[in-house]
Amino acid sequence: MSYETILVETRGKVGLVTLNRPKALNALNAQVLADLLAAFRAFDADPAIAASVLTGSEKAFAAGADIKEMQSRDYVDMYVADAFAGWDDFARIRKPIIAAVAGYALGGGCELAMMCDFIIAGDNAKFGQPEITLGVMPGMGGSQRLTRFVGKSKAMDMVLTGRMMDAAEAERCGLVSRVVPADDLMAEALTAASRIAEFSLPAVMMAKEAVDRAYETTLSEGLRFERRLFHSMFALEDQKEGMAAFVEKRPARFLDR
Ligand SMILES: CC(C)=CC(=O)SCCNC(=O)CCNC(=O)[C@H](O)C(C)(C)COP(=O)(O)OP(=O)(O)OC[C@H]1O[C@@H](n2cnc3c(N)ncnc32)[C@H](O)[C@@H]1OP(=O)(O)O
Repeated sequence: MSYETILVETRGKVGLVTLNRPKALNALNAQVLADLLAAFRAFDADPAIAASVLTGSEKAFAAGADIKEMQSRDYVDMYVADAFAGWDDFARIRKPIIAAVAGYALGGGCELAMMCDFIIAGDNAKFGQPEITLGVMPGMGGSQRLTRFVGKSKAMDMVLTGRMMDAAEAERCGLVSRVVPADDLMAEALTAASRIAEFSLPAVMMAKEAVDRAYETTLSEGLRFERRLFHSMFALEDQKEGMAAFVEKRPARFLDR
């Protein structure tokens, strides 16, 4: 299958999606959303794929929602179309997605990276929510997700001043999980995705679901949810295999069952 705005490849059990609107610094328009949803839903449905990596170019992961697409819209257009609601579907992809971010991840670009399960940044990455400079505010989840990632003070700073933070600051404040030299970014991200792909797919998917739940519920509800999922894992063949392999001092051979 070919797409207008992204490139899609597979590397063993890992899917690799590269945003590909270089002239617009990978600005996110309706076609990008449609292409990303189609590609990641196909990975979710493909038993041969266990995890994936989403990346952009060296200069820009994505410089935001497409300002030229939005510019002429009025309130009724945005409200009736429920503009940006489609990105909630991206956040519902069930298999793990690592964002490999080099260059600019601004506005919707930063928001898209935060919708992924974790972010590995090249040392040239720059993150920001500059919507305030355009007379608006974040609209793809930035006011909520950034605040949960970095806390109120830093999120307010980013959203109200529109300033960018570099990769080192993003790592310090917990927005990204690790920073690597930009030249090593793709190798690191693909290695991390391949490592995830070695494990039991249902265990990985349940673990992702449990961590995501922490963002949406109270501690007591989250703990109950975790315990229910954890108990259910004892119905997996992979739990029997993983624990037997440990006891027998051999590598586990997971069946994704
Ligand atoms: C989610 C919601 C509600 C909102 C948003 O995300 S709003 C967008 C937030 N993002 C921004 O405000 C960043 C906009 N871009 C920039 O500030 C700059 O492009 C830059 C700092 C990222 C890079 O500057 P540079 O001078 O290196 O490159 P440019 O000449 O400015 O850009 C190259 C090329 O890309 C087009 N471009 C860049 N960003 C966007 C965008 N978000 N939407 C549409 N098009 C974008 C830019 O216009 C230029 O194309 P042209 O030469 O054809 O004008």
